[in-house]
Amino acid sequence: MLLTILLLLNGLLILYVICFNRKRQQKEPPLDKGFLPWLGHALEFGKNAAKFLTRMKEKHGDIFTVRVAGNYVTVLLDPNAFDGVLHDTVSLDVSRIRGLSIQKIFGLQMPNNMHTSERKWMEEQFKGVNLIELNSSMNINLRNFLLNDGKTCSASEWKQEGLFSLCYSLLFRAGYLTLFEGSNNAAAVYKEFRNFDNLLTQLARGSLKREDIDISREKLWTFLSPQRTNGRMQSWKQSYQDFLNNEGVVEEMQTKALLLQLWTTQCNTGPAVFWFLGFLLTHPEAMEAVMSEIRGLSTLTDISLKRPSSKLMAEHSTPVFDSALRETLRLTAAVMIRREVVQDKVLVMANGQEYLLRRGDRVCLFPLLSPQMDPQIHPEPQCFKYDRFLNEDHTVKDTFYKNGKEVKYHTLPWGAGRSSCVGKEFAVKAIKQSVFLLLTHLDLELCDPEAKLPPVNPSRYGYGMLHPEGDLQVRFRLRRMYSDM
Ligand code: HEM
Ligand SMILES: CCCCC[C@H](O)/C=C/[C@@H]1[C@@H](C/C=C\CCCC(=O)O)[C@@H]2C[C@H]1OO2
Repeated sequence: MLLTILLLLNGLLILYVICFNRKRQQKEPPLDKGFLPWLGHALEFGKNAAKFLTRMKEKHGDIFTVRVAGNYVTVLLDPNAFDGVLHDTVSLDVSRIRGLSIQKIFGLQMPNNMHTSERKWMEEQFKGVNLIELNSSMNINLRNFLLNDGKTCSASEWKQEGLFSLCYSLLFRAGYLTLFEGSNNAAAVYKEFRNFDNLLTQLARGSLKREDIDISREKLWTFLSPQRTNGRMQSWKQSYQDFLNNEGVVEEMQTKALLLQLWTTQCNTGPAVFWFLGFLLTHPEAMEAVMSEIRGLSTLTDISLKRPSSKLMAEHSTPVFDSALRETLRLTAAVMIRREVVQDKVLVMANGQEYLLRRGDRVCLFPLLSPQMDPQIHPEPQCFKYDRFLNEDHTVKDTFYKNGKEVKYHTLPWGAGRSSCVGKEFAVKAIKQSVFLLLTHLDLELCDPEAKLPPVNPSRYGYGMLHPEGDLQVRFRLRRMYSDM
């Protein structure tokens, strides 16, 4: 009995030393453990990461280490030091952290080292001929859902809906049909997907019990479970299943991998289209500039806008549109790039100062805060300026400075390095196609002309594109001249 108590006390002492006794060593970043034992800053971080990290930046500067639920996380906010993190594959590792998240959220355990071959496979799927086919199929599906299904909108009556739900539903259904071939159940899958997407951030942070997401996950697994369809063409989903079979992944894991890919490929474009249109609708000068560029395209090719084709946008440069999209993503793309320190490392800041990163800690970049919202790089960073990425001669503006020094990474909506977005070209095309269709084929207006964009849902920081808290009500109808096309 005495021995048990002694062992218990000993265990508690070791735990105390591990959890509470960490001291900042020479050359290490400022250390902020927070007051709560073990949890540290976890609650504040989870509630609103952007607000918490802004407070820490004001207190400590561009690099600091915080304790979050037992982990020590070094946050780096100096974009000119990002290369030291993004290109270091020796001292920093992405696979274990990614693997843990994937297991926690998707119940998925992939064979070791599969991420490299999977990424290579994905890159092939989203380039060249494959990409052309996907773009074309996406365009057809967007048109069918928006213009021809008679449900999304009609020419005879105005419909009222939240813009977020309109955009997410349209982009999801068309994207799902394009990649997963789920023609007749797209609406049902979308409904369940939104439910899952809403619970996902809570599960990731550990503020939701697994059972609370189980039902939703199981429904989606049923929708996605691997099947052979007899379509003429091999769909993206079928090719992915072939890839998984070759890698020796068993069927149960294949279904879980399909849900991960459904989320990865569908969770960002709908919200991006929402913010893009939301900014245009609430900034008339930006809307006028984008519409005038679209009108210009039709005169360029002698095609009347009566018969517009999204090919127009694909074939001609659209610098105003592109700048407005970059500006949208600067304000609303909020991924966190995380790595695990697998061996001690020296990190060099832009001013030459060196910091020591400890093995076992984590490193985190949060590009939304810096560079994207850094007032020294982007003046008045909270304002939507559609022409921020446009030079006077209408070429792309891609040089930005901080303290007189050019900033290499001035926005990072697509991530960077080994885990960056492989679907970027497909996503940009899908956003262009859908915005073009919505602006040229619909009468689309705010229900309340004075309405402002809703605030951001603070629980989404770190999980890709932000979501609004609430929605922006719009009314829309099909323009008569297109209703019979
Ligand atoms: C606005 C739209 C999108 C944005 C802003 C976006 C952004 C990102 C970011 C930031 C990452 C990297 C996250 C990290 O570092 O862990 C990522 C990864 C990824 N994205 Fe996208 N994405 C978008 C749309 C898409 C689309 C449409 C697809 C495919 C159809 C896609 C496919 C992927 C894949 C497969 C990965 C994982 C890459 C890997 O794990 O190596 N994304 N995306
Ligand atoms: C939940 C981890 C899945 C990662 C899959 C893929 O590599 C990344 C996809 C990104 C995803 C980024 C958002 C959150 C990642 C959380 C990672 C973590 O907890 O370590 C989202 C879809 C793609 O862009 O935005």
